[in-house]
Amino acid sequence: KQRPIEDIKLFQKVKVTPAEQKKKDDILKEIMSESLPVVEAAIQAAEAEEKKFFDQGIDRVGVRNTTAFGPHMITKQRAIEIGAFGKRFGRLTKSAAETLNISAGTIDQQLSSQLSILDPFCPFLFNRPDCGQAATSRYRTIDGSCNNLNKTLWGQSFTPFERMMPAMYDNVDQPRETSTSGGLLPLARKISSQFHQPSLLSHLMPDLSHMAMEFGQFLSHDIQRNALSTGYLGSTIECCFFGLQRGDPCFPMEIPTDDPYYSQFGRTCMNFVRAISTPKLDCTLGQRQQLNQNTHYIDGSQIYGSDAQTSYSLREFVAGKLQTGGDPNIPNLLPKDPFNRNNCMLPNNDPNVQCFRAGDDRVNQQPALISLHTIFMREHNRIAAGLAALNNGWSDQVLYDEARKIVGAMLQHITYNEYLPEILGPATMNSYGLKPLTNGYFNGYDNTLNAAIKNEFSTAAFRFGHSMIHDSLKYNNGARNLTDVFLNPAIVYDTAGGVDSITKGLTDSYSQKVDERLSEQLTSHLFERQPGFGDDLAATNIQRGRDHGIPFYQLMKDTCNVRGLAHDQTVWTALNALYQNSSDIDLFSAGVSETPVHGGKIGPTFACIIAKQFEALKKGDRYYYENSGSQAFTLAQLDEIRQTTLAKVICRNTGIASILSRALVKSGANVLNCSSVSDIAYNKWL
Ligand code: HEM
Ligand SMILES: [Ca+2]
Repeated sequence: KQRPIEDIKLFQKVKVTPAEQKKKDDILKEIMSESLPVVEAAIQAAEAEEKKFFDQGIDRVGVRNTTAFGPHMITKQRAIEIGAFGKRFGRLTKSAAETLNISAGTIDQQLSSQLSILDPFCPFLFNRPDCGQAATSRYRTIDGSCNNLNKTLWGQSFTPFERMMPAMYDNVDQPRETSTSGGLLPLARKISSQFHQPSLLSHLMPDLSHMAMEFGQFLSHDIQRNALSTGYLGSTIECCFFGLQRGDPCFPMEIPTDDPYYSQFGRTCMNFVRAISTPKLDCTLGQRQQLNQNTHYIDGSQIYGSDAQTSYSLREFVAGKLQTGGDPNIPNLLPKDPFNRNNCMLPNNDPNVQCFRAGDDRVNQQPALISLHTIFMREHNRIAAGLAALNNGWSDQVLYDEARKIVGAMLQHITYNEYLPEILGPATMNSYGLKPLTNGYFNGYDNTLNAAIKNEFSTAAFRFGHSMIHDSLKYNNGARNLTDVFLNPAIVYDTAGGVDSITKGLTDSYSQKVDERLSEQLTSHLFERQPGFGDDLAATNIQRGRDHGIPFYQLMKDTCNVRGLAHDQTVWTALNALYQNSSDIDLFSAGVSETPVHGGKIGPTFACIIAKQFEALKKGDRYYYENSGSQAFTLAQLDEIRQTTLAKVICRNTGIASILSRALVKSGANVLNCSSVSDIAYNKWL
C-alpha cells in the first residue's frame, strides 16, 4: 500500500531541511519495521523452495559430470552469508520504492538515509578491521582492509563492486530484458551466434603473443571475482531443469530454435545463475549491487588468497615459503587439491594427477593459467630463500611478508610497465598518468580515490581479453584444443613438457585480435563435457551485463566523451541490425568491437573504462610499489623491482633456455637468453 501523498512529495524534493530529513528518516523507519516481517517470511518461503530443488536432486553439491555452468566457479561461504543480507536489502528497498512511488533510477539518492534499524543486517558493520598497526606497517593486510586509513574497508575482499554509472534494471532489481522502446532485447545467444562469430586464424594479433592474453587473465584474477548465487547448502543451481521457467536467481539463456550450432542437439536452454546481491558498503537502501570475493587491489591475492583462512592453507610456515606439490618426477608444482573442489576432469583416476590449490579458486580453469600461477608461486619461494640466505634472524613471518611484498610489487610493475602500454597505447597511458617512473618515488597517492573495481570494468570492459583467446594452446611440437584442457591439469604433470612447454608455447604463439570475434571453443564448447552441452562465453558476458544492470553502450560512450562513430561501418551495421533500437546495444558487444585506439589494442570506450580503473588502482593504493611513506621500499630496493620483466620471472622459475625478452610482444622480437638473467640483488634487503 502506498504512503500518503505528502510523504511521496517529501521524497521527491531535491533539497530538504534538517527537519524534513528527520521526517524522511522516520517514515523510512516506519516502512522498514512494517516490511521486515513480511520480507523475512518471503525469504523463508523462497529458501523452502530451494530446499525442495535440492531434495529432488536438481541442485546438487560437487557436480562433476555436469552441464552446469563453470563448475569451478565456487562461491565462498562468506559471500553466501553476505548474499543472505543482500536479499533482505533488495526486498526492503523494493517495498520502500513501491510505497513511496520512487522510480528505479533515483532510488539511491532518495533513500540514502542511514537507518539504525537496518544495522543488524549490515555485514560490513561486524568484525570491522582493527587498523591500529596498519598506519605504520610495511605490509598489506591479506584481505586488503586498512589500505585506506580513513575508509578502512575500501578495496577489501568481500565488498561490493562500485559503479561508474547507476545501474539499469527492469522493475528495480530484475535483469534487464526490455528495450528502451518497449519489446524485448535480442537474446544473448542470438547476439553471440550472429555477431561474435568464430575467430579465424587469419585474425591474429600482429604483435602480441598469446602470453599477453594469459597475463591479462592472471591479472584479472588478482582484482576481481564475482560471487554467483548458490542453492540450498551451497549447491550448484541448475536453471534449465524446468525449461526456461525457474525464477530468480535463475536467468537462463534461451537458445533460438534455429541456432546454427545448438539446434542440432535440440537444446533450447543454457544455464545462467544471477550474481549474488550485496548490501552497499554503507548499508543504505539502494540499487542491487554485486560482490567481489577478491581483494580489489593488485596485490598478488590470486597467489596468496584474499582472506586469512585461504592464506594460511597455502603456507608452509617454514622459512616464509608457500606450499608446493607435484611428485618426484615433476616437483615444485602448486599444492594439490585432493577434494577436487574445482570439479576438474581428472584423467584415468591417476591418484597422482590432481587439480591444484592457489589464492584464487579458478586456478584450474586451463593449463596456461595454472602455469603462470606455478611460476609466481616459485618466484615467491625463490625470493624467500634468497632473503633467508642473507638474513639469518628473519622469522618465517617476516620472510613470507617481505617475499609477498616483492612479488606484489613485481606484478604491479609488469602490469603498468609491460602490459597496459600494449593494451591502451601511449596517449592513454600518458593522459591518465599510468607509466611507472624510471627513478625516485611516485608522489601521487590520493586517499580520496577508491581503488575498488567498477562493475562496468569487470562485467564488460576487461572481458575484452576473451577476444584474444586462441582456439588452442601451443604445446611441445603440437597444440591442444581448449576443449581438451578446460579443467584438465594432465599436461601440467607431463614430464616431457609441462609448465615449461605451456609457457614457451604462450610466447611462441600469437593472440587473436581484439574484435567482435571469439574462438568457437568459447562460444560453442566452453567447459563442454558432452557434445552440444557446453557453454557460450560471449552470450554469458552479455547476459551477465543484463544481470548486473550494466548501462547500455551508448551511455558509457557518452560518459567517456567518445565522439562520432567508433566502429568500422560494416561492423556497426551488423551489430545494429540485431537490435530494434541502437541505444539498447549491450556494452560488451559494442565495446569489444570498436576500432582500436592508436598504438593500443582496444577501442576508445573500453580504453577509457580500463584506464580509469587502473588509475584508481594506482593512485588509490597506499601500497602502490612506487609510493614513499612508512610502507615504502628503499630507493635501492625500488630500483631492483624496476628491473623486473615477465620474461626474467619466467627464466628464473622454469627450465626454458631462451624466451622473448618482452614476453608479451612478438614484433621486433628480441630473444632473452635465460642463462644471462641475474637474480635480484638481495644485499639491498640486508
Ligand atoms: C582461456 C581463457 C579464459 C577463459 C576460459 C575465461 C572464462 C571466463 C568465465 C567462464 C568467466 C565467468 C563469466 C560469468 O559468469 O560472468 C569469466 C569472467 C571474466 N573474465 Fe575470463 N576467461 C579467460 C580469459 C580471460 C582474459 C584473457 C581476460 C582479460 C584480459 C578475462 C577477463 C575476465 C573478466 C574481467 C571476467 C569477470 C570476472 C568476474 O566475474 O569477477 N578472462 N571468464
Ligand atoms: Ca587482489
